[in-house]
Amino acid sequence: MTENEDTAVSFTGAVRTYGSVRAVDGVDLRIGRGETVALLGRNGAGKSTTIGLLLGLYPPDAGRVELFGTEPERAVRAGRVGAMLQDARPVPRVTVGELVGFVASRYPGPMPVPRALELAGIAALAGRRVDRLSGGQVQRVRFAVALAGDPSLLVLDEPTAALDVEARHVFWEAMRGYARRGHTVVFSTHYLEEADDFADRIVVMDRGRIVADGTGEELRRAAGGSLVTVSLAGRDPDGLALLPGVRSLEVHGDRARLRTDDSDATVVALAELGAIRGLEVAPASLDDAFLALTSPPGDDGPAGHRAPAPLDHSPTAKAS
Ligand SMILES: Nc1ncnc2c1ncn2[C@@H]1O[C@H](COP(=O)(O)OP(=O)(O)OP(=O)(O)O)[C@@H](O)[C@H]1O
Repeated sequence: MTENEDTAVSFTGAVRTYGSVRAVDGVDLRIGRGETVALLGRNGAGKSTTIGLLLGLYPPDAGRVELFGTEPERAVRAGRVGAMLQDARPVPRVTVGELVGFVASRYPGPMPVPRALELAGIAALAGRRVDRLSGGQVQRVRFAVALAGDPSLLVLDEPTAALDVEARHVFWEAMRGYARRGHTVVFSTHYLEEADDFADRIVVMDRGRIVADGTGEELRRAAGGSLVTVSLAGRDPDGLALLPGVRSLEVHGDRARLRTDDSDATVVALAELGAIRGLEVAPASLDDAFLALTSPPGDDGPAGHRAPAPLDHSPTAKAS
């Protein structure tokens, strides 16, 4: 395959501004066919704007965006892309089967309606009116609608935002069925666990930029390998931050929490100080990684003040 045929999504220096806000600020991103990629970021990080660019809803102010080596609009018109956006409302008074059938009829090579309903896990709802379904069922109808054109790329903007745990689980099971067929999935989410569980690769955005790109494991490593917690037992915490491997120190009451790149060296140094009461060593969580990589809310410092996390990322395309 050529580079273009092998690439589902390609952003090169893409910029999208709203007045003085650089919603997408020089994004370079390549997503290979068959990958499932999560866009993760706080509110306002630029995820939805990135998805809008990806779908050709608006052009970049600078840079280039391509899907399958062509303009996004062209790929969307050809039915190669299915999308679930945040605020789409279902059409009232039609049945699930009618709605999915109507959308399928607009595409050149649609997926058979029963197949789309089955993949979305709503075959049993075909005859039900769309406006009388639960939130979780509507979400799966929207998934079936996104599948109607038999797309090779599915783009989902916070697909499970309004769903309870059970409905989320059912939704992702359906999504896995689609991804297993070698298709490409790009979704945005606030849920770190969801990104970790369902994506091959997590792209973390902050203030319109990509600040990390890799597997959940790579992100955890980039944030600092482990957390060593120890009881201070009246000891002055000053100096613990200087121990080998330690990147940062937080003190909560009597507990000191050390983020370290080398937990063995840190623990040995603590032992030499006789400071091992209540010692606990744990791997950094994805939450820790996320907090370390992104700006806290209300932090209005200059964008791009931190360099992207140096992850050794190689795309993990599934066989198609
Ligand atoms: N149409 C618009 N007009 C003005 N500003 C906008 C518009 N769309 C987005 N923005 C701004 O661009 C930035 C990025 O917004 P975007 O919606 O892409 O972020 P997000 O990561 O999707 O956020 P959320 O998780 O809250 O959906 C924000 O500062 C937002 O206020």
